[in-house]
Amino acid sequence: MVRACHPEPVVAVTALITALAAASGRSPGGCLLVACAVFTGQLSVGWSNDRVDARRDRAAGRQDKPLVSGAVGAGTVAAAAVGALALCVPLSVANGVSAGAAHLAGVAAAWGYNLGVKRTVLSWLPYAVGFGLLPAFVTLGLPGRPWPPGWSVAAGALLGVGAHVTNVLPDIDADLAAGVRGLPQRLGRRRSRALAPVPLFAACAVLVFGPPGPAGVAGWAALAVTGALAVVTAVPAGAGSSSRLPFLATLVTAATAVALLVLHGGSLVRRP
Ligand SMILES: CC(C)=CCC/C(C)=C/CC/C(C)=C/COP(=O)(O)OP(=O)(O)O
Repeated sequence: MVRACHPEPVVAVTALITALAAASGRSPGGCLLVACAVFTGQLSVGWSNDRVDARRDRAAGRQDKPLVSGAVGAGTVAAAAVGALALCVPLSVANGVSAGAAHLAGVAAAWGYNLGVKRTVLSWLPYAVGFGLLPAFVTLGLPGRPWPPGWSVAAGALLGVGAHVTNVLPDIDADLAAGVRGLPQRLGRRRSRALAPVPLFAACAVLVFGPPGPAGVAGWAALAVTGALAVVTAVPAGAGSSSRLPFLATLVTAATAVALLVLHGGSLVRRP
């Protein structure tokens, strides 16, 4: 069951949003509520993804999938997905109705991805919506229910699009064989690999220049490093198609964007 929920994104997204909530000034109890809502939402997204994909994954011989290897039953995964979603609804709304609505809209977008959008040219959109709404989930749960600043929404959406392309990269050939043709699969491995760091670098730029105050040395350093990494991945001659360097460079860029987002968490609300 752990493998079927996509544990890496579940843990990463829960940790990111909880850290953002803490940086924005949410109380420890509020942070716990945020963590529980995001955790159950991501569990439901991960389990439903494996359940919906089970037939295609079996046809593609994906033995890394517990539903294909037989480690877990389809009914159990489906029940877990629905159960996690049923817990996510009240946990989200407990953060406030508007905050809860923002989070649940993101979870609904992710279910939309699982249920079919992932096979269309708009495969990036649920990621942009889900991640773009996360700052709103955090700020609308704060006293006074402030809207998040535009830069945080833009950075979240760009981070989401970058996460999508990065996540799909290693599976492009298997996906194409299984008839899954989202945007990265349509672009192909070479162009997707070059494209992956672009939205992530753009997220870094938005996070350096968007919040109030000067960019600072750390901001310029982050831009210099991620800009250089984006160039490295964009030059195909620089690394053979089997090289892991572009993928690793993209992960470093994503980690930098996440760190910048949490670093600017205190700027999510205007303080007197
Ligand atoms: C609220 C919020 C932050 C939402 C996140 C948005 C979103 C669309 C998440 C999808 C996560 C997921 C299970 C991807 C698996 O993709 P896959 O089926 O392409 O990969 P796989 O073959 O490895 O299962």
